[in-house]
Amino acid sequence: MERFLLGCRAAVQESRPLHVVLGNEACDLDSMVSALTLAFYLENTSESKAAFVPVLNIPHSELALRGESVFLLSELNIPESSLIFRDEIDLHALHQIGQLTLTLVDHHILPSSDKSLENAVTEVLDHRPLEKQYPHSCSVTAELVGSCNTLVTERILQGKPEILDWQTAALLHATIILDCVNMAPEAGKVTPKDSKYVAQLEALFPDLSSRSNIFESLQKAKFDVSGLTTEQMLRKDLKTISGDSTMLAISAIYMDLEVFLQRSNLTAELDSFCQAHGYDALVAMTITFNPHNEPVRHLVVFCPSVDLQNTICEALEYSHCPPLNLTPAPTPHPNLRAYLQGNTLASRKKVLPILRDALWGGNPGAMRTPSGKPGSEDCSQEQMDDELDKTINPLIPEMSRDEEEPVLPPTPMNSLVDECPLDRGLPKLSAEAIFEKCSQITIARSSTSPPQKKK
Ligand SMILES: Nc1ncnc2c1ncn2[C@@H]1O[C@H](COP(=O)(O)OP(=O)(O)OP(=O)(O)OP(=O)(O)O)[C@@H](O)[C@H]1O
Ligand SMILES: [Mn+2]
Ligand SMILES: [Mn+2]
Repeated sequence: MERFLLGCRAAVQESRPLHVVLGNEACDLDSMVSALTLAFYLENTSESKAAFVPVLNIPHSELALRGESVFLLSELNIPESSLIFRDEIDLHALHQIGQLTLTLVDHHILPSSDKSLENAVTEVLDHRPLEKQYPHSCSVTAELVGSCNTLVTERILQGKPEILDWQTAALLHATIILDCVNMAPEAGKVTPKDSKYVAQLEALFPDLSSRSNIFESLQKAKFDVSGLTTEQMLRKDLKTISGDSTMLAISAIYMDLEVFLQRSNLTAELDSFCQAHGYDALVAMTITFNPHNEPVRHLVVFCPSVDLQNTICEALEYSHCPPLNLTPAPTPHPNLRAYLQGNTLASRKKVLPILRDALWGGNPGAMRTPSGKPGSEDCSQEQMDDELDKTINPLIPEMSRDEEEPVLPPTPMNSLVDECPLDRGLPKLSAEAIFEKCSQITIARSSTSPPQKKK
């Protein structure tokens, strides 16, 4: 991996066509490692004349805010100087001279500032529900697994396992473990495919560090926000959504709400942060853990415009898909609204589409309900299927997601969720979805029941 990365730096200096593997703008560990490892695989397997280069989608100076990434790179002796950051390569200029093709990993919707790069995208590899269609010429892999690096590991082990060295395997293994919260079902991230590929990496490289060592050290590094200014905390794990003339920032904040709200000059800091970057509103999603080590989540909405603040808050309060179970919490300023989020399984992957759809109807799959109340849209077909899976699978154990996978016990309902989804009755489902699921059950039953004795 290291030799490959040094070669990338050289390739960027030459005037060769470049195929850039680009992570998302939050550049968390999943994005960084999936860009490095997929580019490494493509460089070792593609016939193309292009040089395959991973690009971290943040300025070089911002890597220091991602403690877990800095920690893992140093543990694996990968020098920061061998990486290429967004401010060290001009993708738009390369695109203008026709020297750029792109693979997007761990995201598939480019921020508005990169819209013009869309027609350079030839491949997408992501682990969230698709919210954008790409032309048929673009190869799209979107699978709801816990880590994008599970999909990269699958690609390598199915495509050319012999290229996998210890360093690359250790990057993949550690990232999947962090993303899947040490493979703990109650965290609601891990899927059978994540478990399958972590086990395969461990079988191939038995001297990989233990899962608990990896998880504890990366989690500690990720949550160490000591010494960060408010602005740095907001930038540490930030995503943006924009449409027509509105732009909204969503930051993951690794701190308790109370401590966050007590930060000196908070409202003024949030206001100058939004002004400096042209954000009309900021949603901060805090996460900490109670004495039982269960996540406690709060949502903070900072927005000077009363109308926009109401639209955002209504969308969050009335969301069905999923319900966030919000309870208002006191704040020091009218521009700030805060909530305790009862549904602790709903991370940004779930909240961001609610906001995009409420502000711009941006989720092509979602149907607007007659009430038209923002944020009360039903789920898209895919999300309904996902709800159906979650509802039906625990009732019919043989219906595991991945047929050849061992049937795992159903993920226990998170004890922190106020109510069981079934309390509101089965999700509204189309007849064909139910029919489809029932026929799958019959097939599953016939394949698992003992063959009928010949009479
Ligand atoms: N149940 C949990 N136990 C321990 N740690 C947990 C638990 N749930 C999350 N974490 C830690 O918090 C980080 C952030 O997790 P998240 O808020 O669920 O979001 P995510 O980063 O996994 O995914 P997103 O929904 O934010 O998608 P992206 O926008 O990032 O792609 C976890 O990394 C974990 O350490
Ligand atoms: Mn990810
Ligand atoms: Mn995240």
